Amino acid sequence: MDMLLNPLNRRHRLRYDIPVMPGAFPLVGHLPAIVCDLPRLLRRAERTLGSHFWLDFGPAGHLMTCVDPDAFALLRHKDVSSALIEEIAPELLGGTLVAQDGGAHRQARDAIKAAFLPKGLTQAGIGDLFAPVIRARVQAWRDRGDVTILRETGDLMLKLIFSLMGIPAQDLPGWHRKYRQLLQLIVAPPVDLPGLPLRRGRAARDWIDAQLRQFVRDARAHAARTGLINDMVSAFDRSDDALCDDVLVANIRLLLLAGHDTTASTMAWMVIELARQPVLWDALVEEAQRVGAVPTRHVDLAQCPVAEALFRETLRVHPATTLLPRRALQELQLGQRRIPAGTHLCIPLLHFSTSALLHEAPDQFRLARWLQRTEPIRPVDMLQFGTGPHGCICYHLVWLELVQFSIALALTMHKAGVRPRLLSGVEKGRRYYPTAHPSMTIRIGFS
Ligand code: HEM
Repeated sequence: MDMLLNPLNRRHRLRYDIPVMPGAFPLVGHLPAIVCDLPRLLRRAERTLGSHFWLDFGPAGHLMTCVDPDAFALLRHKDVSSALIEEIAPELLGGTLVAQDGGAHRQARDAIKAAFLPKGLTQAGIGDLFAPVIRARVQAWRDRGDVTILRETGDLMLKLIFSLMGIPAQDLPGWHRKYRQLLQLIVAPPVDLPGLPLRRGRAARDWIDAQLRQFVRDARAHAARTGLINDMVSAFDRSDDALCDDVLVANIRLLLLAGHDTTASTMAWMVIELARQPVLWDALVEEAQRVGAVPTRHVDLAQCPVAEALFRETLRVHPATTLLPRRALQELQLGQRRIPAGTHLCIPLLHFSTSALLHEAPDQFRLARWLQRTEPIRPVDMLQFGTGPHGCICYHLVWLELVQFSIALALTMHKAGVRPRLLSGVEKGRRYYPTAHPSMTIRIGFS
């Protein structure tokens, strides 16, 4: 099938001397191809236009996309701003740290980040909290015999994030409903009428924020309690210029959002890769039997190199965050070109994650590239989490939960004498934007 590009738009145009990718549709631009076929779109653009080109993101406008490896360094550049993220998704990400720069960003991030470092996670007992939830879910898969994998990992992730926030189990159905309505804000047309996604999404956001505000009040009232929300509230209250509760609430909501789709997608891809590559499964089962139990602390993760390599290689081949938007605040040199101040930029993590410049045989899924490496992990080896001031705050949490998940899956299925098997095709139905994920319909059997 050819790409979802507009056959009537073939004219070659330049904006600020940089070529515009042909094939944009009115209103939605290149979004259909970005969402359904991003790797091919980027390859075609690079082949026909070179390393710098404009992609049209429909309502979000044109973003100058650069596949030169120098573009990755922009994430650390002092003259590059994240404020464009708020302009693209004001309803969801407005007022959150992912869209802020400089002092305001640093202050909010500093107050949150300690809770997500290995020490904070261990002190809050997050590994012990997650292990039984993950075990129960994979046991249910074993009993059912087959599952629609992305739906299942999505549900499991919601459960884990909600338990991280201390949301009581009996309240989960209500939260689930509101959370789904909140997600409608991603695609809501800008029409605010009763019953339409924008109105429903905003109402859900207000409901969620009101609950989070109550959590914050409870945390202050019981300051002696431990747990992530308590840790964050006390860190916020200790910060130099006390931050208002609106900032805290918006950022706890950001944690709910940022941690869900990304990790659910990666978890689903891990199962898909284990199902289609029996040697991977055998290596994982051997490791799981050796360690004998689901690890719960960061220090234990060193015992699970195969599960760690599976997590890293799955994210390398199937990065969940594919593109990062930024704005140039000053004129910049990028590769061979000068980029004017004010340019909207797109940094294609997906391209670098699977680039031959960074990885030998980049299209091959090889655990060996992690298992046999002798040097420490560098920022470029974990570029799927971004880098610089906005690099993912939850990298250690994701590492922990994905290793826990792999070991729990291997132990449970092996004990029952079954292994994962792919029951449907993988190529159709993949999505790459706003976050990437495998097809919603892929089924995995355990037999
Ligand atoms: C496989 C899973 C994940 C991937 C691939 C991922 C990827 C990323 C990336 C690429 C960024 C950088 C965004 C930017 O520079 O604009 C980021 C930031 C962030 N992530 Fe993650 N993420 C994952 C899971 C999580 C989880 C589980 C949480 C928390 C529960 C989380 C919370 C955040 C937050 C709060 C930021 C913003 C940090 C800042 O702006 O300072 N992420 N993530």
